[in-house]
Amino acid sequence: MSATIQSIEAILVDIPTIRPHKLAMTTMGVQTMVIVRVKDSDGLEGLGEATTIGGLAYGPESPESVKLTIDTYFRPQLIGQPVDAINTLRVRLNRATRGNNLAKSAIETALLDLQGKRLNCPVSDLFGGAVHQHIPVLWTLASGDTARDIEEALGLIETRRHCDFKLKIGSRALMDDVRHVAAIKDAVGESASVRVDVNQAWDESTAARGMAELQAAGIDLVEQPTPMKDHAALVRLSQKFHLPILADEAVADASDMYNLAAAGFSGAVALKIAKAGGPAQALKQAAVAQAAGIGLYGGTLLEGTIGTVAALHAWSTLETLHWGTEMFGPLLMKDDIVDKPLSFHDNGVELPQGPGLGVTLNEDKLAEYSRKDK
Ligand SMILES: O=C(O)C[C@H]1C=CC(=O)O1
Ligand SMILES: [Mn+2]
Repeated sequence: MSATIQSIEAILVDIPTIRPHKLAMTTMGVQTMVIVRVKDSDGLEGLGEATTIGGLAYGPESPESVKLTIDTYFRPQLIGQPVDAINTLRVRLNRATRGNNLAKSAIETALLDLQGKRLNCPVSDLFGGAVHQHIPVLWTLASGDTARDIEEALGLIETRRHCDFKLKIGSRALMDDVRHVAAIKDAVGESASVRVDVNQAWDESTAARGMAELQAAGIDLVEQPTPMKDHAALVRLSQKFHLPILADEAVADASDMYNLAAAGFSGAVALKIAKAGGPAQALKQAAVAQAAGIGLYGGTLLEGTIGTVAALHAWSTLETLHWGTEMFGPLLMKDDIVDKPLSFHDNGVELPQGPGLGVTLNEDKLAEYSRKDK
């Protein structure tokens, strides 16, 4: 008789960012994580995490809605169930609840962490094993000030923490954004890859102009230039320029990936465990992208260490991440709630060793940053 799920706790944790992080749709100064703790009848505990950006500014789930979904709707479906039946539990959750992939991702992560601890193997082994132990990680420049972004980039190149950069644009007038990006590309030089993320802020004609300007400025990739539901625009733009597009908000899971590829999209896709509903679900989406010849990129929703490590265990099993990853979330936060932070060096990060995710909570830090009920 396998162990059963005894308790599920979803904890809101607020940690200030090291600086304001300015995207097209919001500027964030605090990151809120939903930390999930699943305990089984053998006394083992699995950890999961869900984050998003700016409350409801990025997508349809907020940290508070994730907590409510887990407490009110997921818990009754999971308590008492066999803890190692991960696929059966997903089927059960999907039959009883629609959508809410951020919440589902946190639960899947916690169940995978538990499974790894029960089998005494890393989560990546549950996916067939890591092909890579050191994963490339770029940095997002988003202070809102060109000179500050340049200073930040040059410092990170100097310390070899990052050699590639993503710039957040879309909130300025088009040519102001182009000048901002061109100045940074000029400053970091040819050896650094510079990409942009527009976070859906342009309409198709603005995107056509913007992509022509960015292509001329030597930018390598344009992320989600137009609104997420307009797949046809992404297809037309991807066929108009050799500057590749990275689909992000437009593609949450494997079926979105299939639909966008079937519509004729060429380019790349940002895999995110949160959007897909968990690490295993993101790998299914990766398989569809690979079959369609679409490039892979390990995306983040600015998770802390737990969510970031969950994604890294999945990305580590992929032979080729054509565009690397952006798994820098823990570095954007002023503090951490795990005992041993990730090791970022040589323009990437090491995959933690040890059973499950390979991370343990620091209970004092967790208590310090947990949201106090008002
Ligand atoms: O891709 C996004 O829009 C979400 C996230 C990833 C990096 C970042 O700064 O924001
Ligand atoms: Mn994005």
